[in-house]
Amino acid sequence: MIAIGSDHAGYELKEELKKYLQEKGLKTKDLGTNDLSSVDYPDFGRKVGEAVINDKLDFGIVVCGTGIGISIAANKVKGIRAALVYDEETASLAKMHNNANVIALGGRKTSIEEAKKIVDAYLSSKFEERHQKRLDKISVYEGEHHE
Ligand SMILES: O=C[C@H](O)[C@H](O)[C@H](O)COP(=O)(O)O
Repeated sequence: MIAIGSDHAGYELKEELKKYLQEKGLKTKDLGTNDLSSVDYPDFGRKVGEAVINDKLDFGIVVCGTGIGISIAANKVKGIRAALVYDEETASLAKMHNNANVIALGGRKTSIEEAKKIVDAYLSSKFEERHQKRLDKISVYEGEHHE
């Protein structure tokens, strides 16, 4: 199950990605927003982050105008490693090196077609265990240990 959420600026891309994931047979949990009216990205970054941790979901996708604000917000949830990804390579590396459990996209910066490729790159990449000790340092710093 993939948690997905956005503010108004990411709403259209969020909807498109949700459809795309469902077409691939993947289950999504949509945490809003549900239309184009102006909302605050921290509320949705937090909701997605908390769903990933508390409901033990596979990962999350967050979208705001740039992807910056909502990634900052998601990263405040303990155990979240949210990565702002802007091409296929950064999406792959976010998984391979950082085991990112949330990826953030910019609805005003990344096209729908590019965003689909970015999500595919993340989905098809595998975490490389040699990086675990670095993630452990982040967990220790955060005050608790996550796998
Ligand atoms: O990092 C923040 C996001 O890009 C927001 O989506 C953006 O700041 C929203 O801007 P506005 O309220 O002007 O639509």
